[in-house]
Amino acid sequence: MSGVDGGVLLRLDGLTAGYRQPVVGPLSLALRRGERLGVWGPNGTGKSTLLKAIGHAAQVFAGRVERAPGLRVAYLDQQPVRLPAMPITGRELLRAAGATTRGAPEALEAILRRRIDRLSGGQYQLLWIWSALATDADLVLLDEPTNNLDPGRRDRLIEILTTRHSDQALILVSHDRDFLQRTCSHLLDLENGEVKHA
Ligand SMILES: Nc1ncnc2c1ncn2[C@@H]1O[C@H](COP(=O)(O)OP(=O)(O)OP(=O)(O)O)[C@@H](O)[C@H]1O
Repeated sequence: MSGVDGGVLLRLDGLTAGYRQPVVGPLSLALRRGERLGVWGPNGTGKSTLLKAIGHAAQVFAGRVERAPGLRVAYLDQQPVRLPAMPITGRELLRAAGATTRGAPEALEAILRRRIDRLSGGQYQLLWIWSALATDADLVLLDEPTNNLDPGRRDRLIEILTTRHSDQALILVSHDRDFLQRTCSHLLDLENGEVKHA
């Protein structure tokens, strides 16, 4: 694939994306293994649309999204869908999703033992985040991962994201600038399209 080399997993080259019409871009950036990119911007600036364009779920109007050959991507939607009532535990759900519980943080232990239909919104959110991270994905896209998390769980999530031994690349979308600054190596401000070191 042209243009993607030197450890680059993802390159956006003048990308403009949207639906019936463009809503975000033009954007250019490169993401390497182990890098964590935070995407920040007010409501409606196209943060979720950018993730969707990377995941083939929004239309590309101009420029390109270049992915390393065979790139495996995991995606957490802004509003994870609650599954209907069923008697399976968090651990069983992870297994079904092809995610491992190896290396799971302490904060997840109780959640793994409980039935998923009895989890609170925040507990469910943490489980979904882990189900995206604990896979063999090279690139993980998390849309508003702090949704539903109380301050304590938000701190646990920061810990999880910053202390894991993984060369996965992450793209985190959030309104919480402090969260992004504490977890990311780079920040993309969608108001001006600039990428800076965090
Ligand atoms: N499926 C869709 N079809 C058409 N337009 C859409 C669709 N989804 C989003 N939009 C529009 O695209 C623009 C960007 O939306 P997007 O959800 O990407 O913004 P965002 O920065 O993630 O917003 P928020 O912070 O509110 O989550 C908005 O004007 C929105 O109305």
